[in-house]
Amino acid sequence: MAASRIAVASVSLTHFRPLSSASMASVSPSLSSRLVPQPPDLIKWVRREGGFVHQSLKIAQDGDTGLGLLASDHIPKGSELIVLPHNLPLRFDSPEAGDTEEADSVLVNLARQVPEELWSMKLGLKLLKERAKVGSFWWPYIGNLPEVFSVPIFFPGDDIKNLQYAPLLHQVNKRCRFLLDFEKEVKRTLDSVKPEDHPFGGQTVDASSLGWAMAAVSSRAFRLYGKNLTVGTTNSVPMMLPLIDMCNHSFNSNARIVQEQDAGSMKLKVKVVAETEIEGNVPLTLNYGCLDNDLFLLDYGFVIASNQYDHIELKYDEALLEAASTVAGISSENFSSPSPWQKLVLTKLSLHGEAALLKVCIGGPEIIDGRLLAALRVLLSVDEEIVQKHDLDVLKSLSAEAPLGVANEIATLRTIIALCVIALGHFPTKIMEDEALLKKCERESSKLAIQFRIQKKSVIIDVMSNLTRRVKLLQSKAVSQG
Ligand SMILES: C[S@@+](CC[C@H](N)C(=O)[O-])C[C@H]1O[C@@H](n2cnc3c(N)ncnc32)[C@H](O)[C@@H]1O
Repeated sequence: MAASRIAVASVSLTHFRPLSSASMASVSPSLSSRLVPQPPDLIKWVRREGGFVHQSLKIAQDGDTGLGLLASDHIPKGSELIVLPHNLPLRFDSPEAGDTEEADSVLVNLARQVPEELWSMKLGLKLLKERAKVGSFWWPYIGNLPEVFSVPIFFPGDDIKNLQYAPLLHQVNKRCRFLLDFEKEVKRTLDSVKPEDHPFGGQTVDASSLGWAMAAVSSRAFRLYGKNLTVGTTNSVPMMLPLIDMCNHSFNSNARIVQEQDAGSMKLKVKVVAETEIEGNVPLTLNYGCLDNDLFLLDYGFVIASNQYDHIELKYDEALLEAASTVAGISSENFSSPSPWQKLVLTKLSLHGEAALLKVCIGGPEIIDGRLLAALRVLLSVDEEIVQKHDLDVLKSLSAEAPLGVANEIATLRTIIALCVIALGHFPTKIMEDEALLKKCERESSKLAIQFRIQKKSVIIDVMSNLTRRVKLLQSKAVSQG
């Protein structure tokens, strides 16, 4: 029977954080530590397997982002940097020699029990299987994967609480609970599998190794076209792209991924192309997507300062709005008892009635959730006729200039500012305290949790400044118009 690498790695799993929603030790060893201490040369492996790697690329430490790909020399715009032939990406349905159909069907059955939103666990099962298999085609790649990941499922319980933000706490707890339940499910399934059909070479797979695999996939997989590039098909097959996944993230990336279909075999190649000129000693970066910090932290284990896509979630709640209007010194009974025509607009905005979706956002490119803005404009208006004259899209737009009049707009924006003050007050600490704590803190997971909550509070403060500027402008306009 083939020896298993997980057997070896299970010794090192004691270095991993004990996986529970309650605890995880500090994130050391560092993100640069690989699964094997001296892993095979990834660039040589890609070239040996028929791929192409630009001669001016090297793998090196990239600041505090772990390892990265660096240009050692000037690279012109448009250059091909990496080309992976179709067999190098690791996907759930990668064809492999030497696996029994039974072993594959065990994996497929396990994958069926993973909810769609946790797709990274499905591909993670495949990754674990290859990690367990001696002689796996992908071992040179897998040996180069990080030994630990800084995603919050591995945070100690204290640091999960330190995030101070309920929507993310909810997601982290959901993932931790899933992993603990899935560990039991995997064990139950594997207990009845014949040794030759065991997908992990007879090894026990626990929540910790499942979490490692899920984090490896969520932080490194890309969704691309599966079989062909025909018009109308979507690019939604998750795959791990050896070497390409050494590129770190930037919203202003200097490289991008393209797929190309071979005319004869119809097989898909994955390429990285220089989107700009790249100077020597500059890291190669890809844009992982226009994501908020919740997703960056949950899936990738880092937080972006002043992330223009970051926002906070609030629940549209009449009592909260009433409290906000009181704080703003605007009294209106319409929040708790809107008139029938106002209710009709709220229903159209999906903020009233059985099908209501009460989650609204503050921050991000829109600054104020259009539905929340329209609702407040309408609730603070007494003039049904003016409201009816406007298209709902105009009422939802912050760039529409005071559609229901200057006084209405000032009252609306001041109510939202007060809503921000209340939201800020729900955080147990202030930014200044967080910054002082950050200076003292040594544990990587604590630092990440504090950085995350500082960014959330900054989103709120930025929105407040933006709206205050708008209110001042409206007030000065109102004065000048007499
Ligand atoms: C696709 S991998 C990139 C290669 C990775 N740095 C490594 O050492 O293997 C994604 C991971 O790199 C790190 N990373 C990428 N971009 C980053 C950024 N802009 N800031 C901080 N960490 C980043 C995070 O740990 C993330 O989970």
